[in-house]
Amino acid sequence: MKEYLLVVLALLGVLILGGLSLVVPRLRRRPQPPLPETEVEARPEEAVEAPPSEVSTGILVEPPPVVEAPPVVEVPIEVPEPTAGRLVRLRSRLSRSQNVFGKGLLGLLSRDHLDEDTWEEIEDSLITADVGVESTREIVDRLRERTRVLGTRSATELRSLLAAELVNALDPTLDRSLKTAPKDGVPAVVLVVGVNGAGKTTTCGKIARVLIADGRTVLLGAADTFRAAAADQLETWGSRVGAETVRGPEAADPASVAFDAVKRGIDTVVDTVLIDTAGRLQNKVGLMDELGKVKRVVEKHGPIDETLLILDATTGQNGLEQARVFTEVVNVTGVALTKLDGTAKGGIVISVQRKLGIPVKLVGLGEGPDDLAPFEPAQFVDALLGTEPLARDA
Ligand SMILES: Nc1nc2c(ncn2[C@@H]2O[C@H](COP(=O)(O)OP(=O)(O)OP(=O)(O)O)[C@@H](O)[C@H]2O)c(=O)[nH]1
Repeated sequence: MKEYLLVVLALLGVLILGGLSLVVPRLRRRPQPPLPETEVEARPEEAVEAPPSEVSTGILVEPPPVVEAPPVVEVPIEVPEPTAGRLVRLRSRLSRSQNVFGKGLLGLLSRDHLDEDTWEEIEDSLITADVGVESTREIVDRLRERTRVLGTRSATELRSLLAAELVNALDPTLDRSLKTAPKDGVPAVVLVVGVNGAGKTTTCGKIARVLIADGRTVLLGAADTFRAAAADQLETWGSRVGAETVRGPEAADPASVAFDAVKRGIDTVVDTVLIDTAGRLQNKVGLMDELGKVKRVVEKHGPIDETLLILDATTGQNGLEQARVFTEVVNVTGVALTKLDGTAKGGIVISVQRKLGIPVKLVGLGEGPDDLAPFEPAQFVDALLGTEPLARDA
């Protein structure tokens, strides 16, 4: 019994001690004070918010301004004027030359007596108008002869005879067509050459318009890598009528740009590739060699169809000397005579053909985009003399 009591007491002791061990730690734990606000970790989204401030810097707080994309401006493609009858429409642009030929020459021929002095005056007028000494002699000799044989006296008849002689001096039988038609799906290549400022780039642009007006597709090659603005100028001409322009980096090898342009023209199957070259002086051997290289490199694709020499009509007989050297370096097949609107020497057309033996195919009659006309001798002479075609033919 005594032992039984001892066991019960021992168990009670254990229970009491176990209960105390559970209660004491709880009593030792103290409630923790709340953490100060500064130690509270900020949430990420709060971190980017700038504190409210009465004075805003306007730099960090405000969102970046929304830059609106510039509106896409559609450059309208122009529809150039048709080429037919342009020379007739632009005949008034020859007003300076008309004074010499129309008023001057026709006035002389209207005199009552065509004496020796009058014939000399006629001769002088033609030479002053840049017809050239040889051509002038031929024209005046034939005119005198026909006047004598036919006994012509009336002003109308004399005018017709003069017109016929001028047309004859321009050789109306020459082929003046520009070789711009593709062959077997390969574009025709037109190389444009000439001295500085003659109007090469402008004429290239005008020709592109002429061709596009006639329903052709055109690609422009800016092989004038000497003058950076020339490529921009050409590109502007092209973009106005929807023609692509191939250009190289500034000072690039013009031959390589010309080669690339023709390649691109073949790949994109255009009808005509027009290559603008840098203006060069005929006495600079290096530059002329460079032009020869452009020609050779382009011809790796095939023969050049047309090499057009651009001549400034206002440079008169001097221009002819320059032109001759070009014909030695590249095989010039046609002449475009520019700035005829700015000279009284419209007779230069006759000298150019006679001295170079190359047909004038185009004439520039102003700075406007459509101021380029296919050359036609009878219409040109009528414009020079200020006569109506029907009056001359009558
Ligand atoms: N009045 C008139 N001006 C023309 C005619 N053709 C070209 N011009 C002007 O002549 C100037 C020279 O023309 P460009 O085409 O730049 O001459 P360019 O031969 O390419 O010049 P470079 O590249 O420097 O050799 C420009 O102001 C043209 O507007 C024309 O038929 N009549």
